[in-house]
Amino acid sequence: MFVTKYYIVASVFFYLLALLCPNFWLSLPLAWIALSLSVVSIAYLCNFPHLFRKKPNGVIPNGIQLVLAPFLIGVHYYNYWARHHDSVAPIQRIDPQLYLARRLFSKDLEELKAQGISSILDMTAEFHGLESRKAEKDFHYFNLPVLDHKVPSKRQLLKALDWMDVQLASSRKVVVHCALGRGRSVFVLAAYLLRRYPQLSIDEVMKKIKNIRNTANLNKEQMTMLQQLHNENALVADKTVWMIVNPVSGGGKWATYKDEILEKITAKYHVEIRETTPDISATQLAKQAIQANAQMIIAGGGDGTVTEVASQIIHTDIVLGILPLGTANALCHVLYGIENKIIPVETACGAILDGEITQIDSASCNEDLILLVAGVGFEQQMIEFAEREEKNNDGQMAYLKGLWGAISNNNTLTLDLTLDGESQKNVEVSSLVIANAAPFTTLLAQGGGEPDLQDGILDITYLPSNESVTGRLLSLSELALSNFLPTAEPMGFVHKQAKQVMVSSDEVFKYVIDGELYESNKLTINVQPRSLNVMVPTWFNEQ
Ligand SMILES: Nc1ncnc2c1ncn2[C@@H]1O[C@H](COP(=O)(O)OP(=O)(O)OP(=O)(O)O)[C@@H](O)[C@H]1O
Repeated sequence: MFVTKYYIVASVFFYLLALLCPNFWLSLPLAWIALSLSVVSIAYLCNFPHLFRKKPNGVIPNGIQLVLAPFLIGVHYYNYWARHHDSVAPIQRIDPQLYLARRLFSKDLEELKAQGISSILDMTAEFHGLESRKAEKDFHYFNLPVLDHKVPSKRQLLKALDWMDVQLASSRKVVVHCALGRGRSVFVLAAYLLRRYPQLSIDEVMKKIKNIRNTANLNKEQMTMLQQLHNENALVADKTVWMIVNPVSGGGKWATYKDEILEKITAKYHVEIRETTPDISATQLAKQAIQANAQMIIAGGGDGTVTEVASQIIHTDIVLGILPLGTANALCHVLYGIENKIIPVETACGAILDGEITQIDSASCNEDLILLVAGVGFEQQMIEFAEREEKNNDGQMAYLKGLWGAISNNNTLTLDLTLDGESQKNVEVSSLVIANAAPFTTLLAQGGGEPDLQDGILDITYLPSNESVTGRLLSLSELALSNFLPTAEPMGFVHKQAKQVMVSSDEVFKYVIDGELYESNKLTINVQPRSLNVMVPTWFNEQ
């Protein structure tokens, strides 16, 4: 290739000059130039851009700069000259969120900000990435080091495209730059446009770029690789996955874990991210995802958000992935096991990326979906106490405080209970929980031990009303111990199983489904066996 030959010839020339030079002190700089050119030639021969050892923050170490100084000074001045004779603007918008540029300097930062650009993809190996410390603070930066006139490996290219996916999905504008914004950056931008608009041909994409930046030009090697990847359909991300996230769940856990999660998930999937707002619910966003043909929807938030998303995809082939970003996330506790408590994000990403699909039961309660439990009495009072602010301040302690408040108050409810259509029973209860799934920590649902979320049956646990606080506490203790020391005849609670449960009262009563509050005077609850596809760790299907 032309550049490689040029560097080899130039290095041989300088070695000869150094050898033939009669003055030792003059031969030294000549040998230095020859050395740096020969090292760069080898890097070109092996396509090894890591020679420059550019760090993820775009900095080239001083030692490398010293050894390669003759080469770096040469390209610096060549670029300086070429920039001053450039016929196009330094930064140009190619697509609504995508820009092409030559190397960026401190003086460009104001324009980047004015254009609303917050992400920089740097394709150079030989120049510092961010020319100012300010840029490091204010911009999302990614370096894909590529030698001038060369191409990256397929793996590296796809990594850069995935990074761009994340930026765009997060509504950020991205500028892709190389030294002059003619070759390497054009190559990556063209690859990205082919991913984003698969209906376009390479010619159409190049035309779109050249219409705006007429200096854009791909050499034969770059064009061949683009053609090959396009023909193999390799530029398109694996699967479209929607991620619906409640940014206020768990006191704002999304903000803390966002980068870590996206880095993991985008390594495998093309992700469309949507955040809920007080006006746009997870239910609405899940409907959009279905319309957009999503094959998997990852729900990030607490159980409320997960249930909203699940309500839209039960009885479909769409798979649910769950990111436990809420306060309690009882469903993840059941699906991911104890690891969910220790390393929740890693465990969830592991299940989503390397796990298996399983089908779990759900239940309908009037018009709404239950994944975990529907409850009245203690469960409802506990959730009502643990409103957003309490959860933000106290985390899971808010639920414990709520439970203690409910136990002390003893608001008894008189309900008619019908199981599987059999004769109605009038019960006076402090707590009634109908469970599809519940980890052992959901104490009020443990009448029959941990409910099985794949058995097609609902577990009903109620605590008959008890006049004294001590009595109510004893009932709870008996429930807590029932998992470990089952007794033939529990005294403080009643446990039943059924496929259909009807609860009614003369008055309107409050109830909760998976942590969300509702009101009615009649509930009809039906189990829906194996109605939801969920990603789980592989051990889940083996147990
Ligand atoms: N952007 C938002 N701002 C305020 N509230 C929101 C927003 N998005 C969703 N919500 C509300 O958040 C509630 C669901 O919260 P979710 O269950 O996901 O989290 P959590 O309450 O922190 O967790 P957990 O259920 O584990 O306690 C719903 O009532 C929904 O209306």
